[in-house]
Amino acid sequence: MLAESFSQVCDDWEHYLQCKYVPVNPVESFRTYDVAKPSVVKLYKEQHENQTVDFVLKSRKKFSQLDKAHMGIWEALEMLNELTDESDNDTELSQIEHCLQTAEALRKDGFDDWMVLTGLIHDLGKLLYYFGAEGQWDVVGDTFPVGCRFSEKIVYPEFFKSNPDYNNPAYNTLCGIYEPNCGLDNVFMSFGHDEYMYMVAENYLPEEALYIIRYHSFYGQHRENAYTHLMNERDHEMMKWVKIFNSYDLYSKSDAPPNIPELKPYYQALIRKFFPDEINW
Ligand SMILES: O[C@H]1[C@H](O)[C@@H](O)[C@H](O)[C@@H](O)[C@H]1O
Ligand SMILES: [Fe+2]
Ligand SMILES: [Fe+2]
Repeated sequence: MLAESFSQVCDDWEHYLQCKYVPVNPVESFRTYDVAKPSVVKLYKEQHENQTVDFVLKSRKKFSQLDKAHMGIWEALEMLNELTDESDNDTELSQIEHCLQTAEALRKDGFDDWMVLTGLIHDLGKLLYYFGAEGQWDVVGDTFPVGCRFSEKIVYPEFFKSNPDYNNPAYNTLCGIYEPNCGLDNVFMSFGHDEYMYMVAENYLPEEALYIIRYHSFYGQHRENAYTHLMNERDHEMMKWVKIFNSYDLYSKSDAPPNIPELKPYYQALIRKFFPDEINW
C-alpha cells in the first residue's frame, strides 16, 4: 500500500495547488489568541513550561511501544468524541465532527483518497490523552522544536521563559543541538497528537500523508516560517502539502456539523482501503 514516489501518490498536483479552501467565516476570525478563552491560555502556559528535551525523549519512548490499545480507526474516532480540545479557540464541535468536516472539505475539492483519509485521522493521536498523557498540554495545541531557541512567532512565546531549557546554553541558540538544515526528521518536536499519530500510522500511509499528520500543528513553520534553518529539501517539498492541508483543517471549522450516520459507510470503506481492521495504538 505504501506509495513509492510522489507522482504515484498525486496525479494532479497542479489541480491541488489551485485548491484553496474558502472559509464561510472571515479568515481573521480564526486563531485570535489575543482574545482567547482562559482554558486556552492555561493550556499553552503548561505546554510551554513543560515541553523540554527530556520530556520529549521520555514521551517518544513511552508511546512508540504502541502497546496501549488494539482497535480500528472508526472505533478510535468514536472514542475521541468524548474529548474536548482545551487548546482550540475556534471550534466547540466534537473531535469526530471536526475530523469529518476536514475530510469532507477535502473530498469536495476532489483530493485523492489518501488526502481525504488524512483529514479524517489527522487528530486521532489525541487519544493519547487516555493512554497515560500528563494532561492536555502533551496532547493538543501547536507544536514546536525543542533543543533549540523557541521562536517568538509561536503563540504565547512569553511562557517559554519558565521552561527549564530556556536558559540552557546547549539549547537556546538558533540551531541548538541540531545542524543547520538537518531536516525535521532529525528534530525533536514538542510531544503531542501529531507525533503519536505519525507513529501509529507509519506503516500504512504514503509519505505525504504521514508528513501532514506529523507536522500539521507546527504553525511556527507552516505559517510563520520560523524554522526554515532546520529544514532540508525534502521538508520544503513536503511542507507544501501541510500548507494546503492547513486551510481545510482550520477553516472547515466554520462549516455546518456533519451528519455522522450518513457519512459513516463511505468513511468505513475508505479506512479499509488503507488500514487493517485493527491496529496497534
Ligand atoms: O488547538 C489546535 C488543536 O489542538 C489542533 O488539533 C492542532 O493541530 C492545532 O495546532 C491547535 O492549534
Ligand atoms: Fe491537530
Ligand atoms: Fe484538526
